[in-house]
This record gives sequence, C-alpha cells and structure tokens, in this order.
Amino acid sequence: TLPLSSSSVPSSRICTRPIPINALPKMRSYNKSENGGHMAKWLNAMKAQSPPRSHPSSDESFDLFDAKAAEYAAWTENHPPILGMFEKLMKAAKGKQVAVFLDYDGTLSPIVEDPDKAYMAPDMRATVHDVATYFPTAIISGRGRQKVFEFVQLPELFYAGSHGMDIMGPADGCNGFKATGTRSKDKEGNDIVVFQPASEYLPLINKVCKILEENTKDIEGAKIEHNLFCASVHFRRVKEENWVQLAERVANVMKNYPTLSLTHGRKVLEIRPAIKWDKGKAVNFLLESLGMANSNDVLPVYIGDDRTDEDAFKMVNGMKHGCSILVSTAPKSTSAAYSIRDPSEVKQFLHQLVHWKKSGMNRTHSASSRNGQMTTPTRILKNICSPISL
Ligand SMILES: O=P(O)(O)OC[C@H]1O[C@H](O[C@H]2O[C@H](CO)[C@@H](O)[C@H](O)[C@H]2O)[C@H](O)[C@@H](O)[C@@H]1O
Repeated sequence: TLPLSSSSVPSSRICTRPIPINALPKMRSYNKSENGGHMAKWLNAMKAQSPPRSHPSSDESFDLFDAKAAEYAAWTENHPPILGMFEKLMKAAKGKQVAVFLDYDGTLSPIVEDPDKAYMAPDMRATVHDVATYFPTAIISGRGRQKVFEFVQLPELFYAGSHGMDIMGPADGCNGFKATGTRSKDKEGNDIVVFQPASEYLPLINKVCKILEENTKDIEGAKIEHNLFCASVHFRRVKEENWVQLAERVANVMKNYPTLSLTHGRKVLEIRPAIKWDKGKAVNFLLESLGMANSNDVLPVYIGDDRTDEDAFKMVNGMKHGCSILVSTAPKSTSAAYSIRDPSEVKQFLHQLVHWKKSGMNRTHSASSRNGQMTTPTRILKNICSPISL
C-alpha cells in the first residue's frame, strides 16, 4: 500500500465528549442456541455490515451520536480518510498509471430499500465518465453485469458482474488500453469481449433461484435477485423477527447444492459457485489482461463498501503500489488501508483524481502522454470461455 501516514484525520471528526457506556449502539444479536452456529454468524454479520442510521433528536441520542463519532474517529486512526490524504496519494501516484476499480452498490449509488431502484445519480455518472476518460476504469459488482450496465450506462468502462465471474470490456478499449479477443455484442450493438469463468453454473443458478423464490414467497419482503452466475437473497425489507425463518429456508435449499457457496453482505445472503474466483481475482485478471499486473509503475485504486470487496482490497494491498478504500460511516473490520464515508465523498475523490490528471501534475519526464491521456500499446483481454448472449 501507499506509504501514507494517518496523521491527517480531520480534527473536526474527532469527538472529545465522554462516551456514556449505555449510549453505545445496541443491536439485536442472534445466538447459537436460537438458530445454530452458521446461521447466527450470518445474521449477526449481515446486521453489522449495514448498521442502523442514527437520528439524534434528544440528549440521549446526541450522546449516542457522539459515541458513534468517537468510535469512528478511533477507527480512522487505522483507516485514514482518503480525502484528507489526497496530496500524499498523488505524490505516490506521480508518473504511474493509475487504474480505477469501483464497486457499485453503496459506492456509486447509495443503499436503498429496493435493489431494483439503486439508480446512479446523473452527476455521479458524469464523474465516472470523466474518470474513464483519463484512467482505465472498471466496475466490479455482485450484481448481474447487464443490470449494473443498465444503471451505469457508460459503454467505455470495463464491467465485472456476478462478483467478478462475468467480465466484459469494450472491444475498442478504455483510455488507450485495447481489449481484443473473441467478441460479442451488447444489447446496444457495441462490440465487446467477455470472460466468464463460471458459465457452466448458469443452469444450476437458474434452478436454485426458482426453488428459493418458491420456498420464500410467503415471507413478506423477501426478495430473490438473479445475478446471472450468482443470486442474492434480500433481507432488508423483511421484518427482523422473520430473519431466522428466511435464513433457515435458504440453508435448507443450500444443503442440497454443495457446489454452491454462501457469503453475506449488507442485509443480503449471496449464493455463488464454489470456485476460487472473487472480486480480487477479477481485479488481477483485468490488470493482467491490460498488461498492468507486474509493473512498478501501476497504481490500482479500489473503492468498495461490502464484505466481497475485501478480496479486492487484499489483492490491491499485495501490489507494490495500491490504494484500497472502504466506504463506510461506521467502524468495520476491513483490510482496506483507507476510508471514505459515502458515495458523495466517493464522487469528490473521483473529481480530485480527474483534476489531478487533467492539470498534468501526474507527469514525470518518463511518462508519455498526449492531451493528458497515457499513450499505451494495444493490450489484450484474454478470452478463455465463450461468451453467453447478453
Ligand atoms: O458488489 P455490489 O455492487 O456492492 O453488490 C452487492 C449487492 O448489492 C445489492 O444489494 C445491496 O444494495 C441494495 C440497493 O441499495 C440494497 O437494497 C441491499 O440491501 C444491499 O445488499 C444487490 O441488490 C445485490 O444483488 C448485490 O449482491
């Protein structure tokens, strides 16, 4: 990771008032006896991933607010806010090719109740478009790739849907990095290349989605989302008293499918092929495909908010230069080196990145650039599996 220190935590974020012990956030904790070891672990972890927002309206809740702020400030000692460290980051990035990897939900769009309505704001879209004008840029999401594309609507990006199991790049490249290989066409008729390491799992995921829908249809608020090579079971709109019931139904189905595995995210259980492939591997694959994996002159930036982003944080941390950033307003256990609070701060960070590149401050004598954009040889995005139709 970058040689950055944590000395620049903004003092405005540091709370000095004492914390009343009983003001610390309380969340219902599920225990082993009520629902078995695994399930208790999932449910507690899902809750911790998406803690309730605080709305201070009385003295007590102001204390709670302060307690949370203090906890957060202490946490940022180990995961400094990247916005306060931008200059140091840019110093480290000078003369290097920055590649930008972005998660979607909770990073580029705020978390909302209905997953089908997690729209991207137009100004965020414009910002990501600017980023892709200056840096190779990819969106890495747990969602189906086509769904993410419908939200983002920027054909110039690389997309990795289904937790990285469905990678797509524009055939004519992104920011001078050309992606060639076996081609396909997206719904708009654009030429693309696709890499799908879990394509053989599609019939199984189709089947499991149908069974889950059938088995959970009586649980109010439960939603099964088909994410092509993965599936999500949403808990967000299910009453908490029904969480155990929903988790049990999922566990009952899953025990018949040992080739699938289960992970948890923000009020969601995610079902995916039990193969050694994750968002970290997808980032590595993209960097390799673009000829950027082993270079000392590459600096990947990865921003994400969820458990599945941890694999990508680790991957980026393992590179010579790398910048892993967790989006969170609450302290979380993470491998990310840095923190950022929410999508609006993500937008601010991306703006700063674009401004830095546009202003030419990134240049060293050896970096070749034309109109602020790196000129690079054509790179090859290897295509191993045959694409399925989009
Ligand atoms: O990798 P990501 O792009 O972060 O995808 C992870 C999951 O994101 C979506 O669910 C989350 O966002 C929803 C909309 O804000 C929210 O309602 C839900 O509670 C969150 O878990 C997506 O719907 C899932 O399929 C993804 O697995």
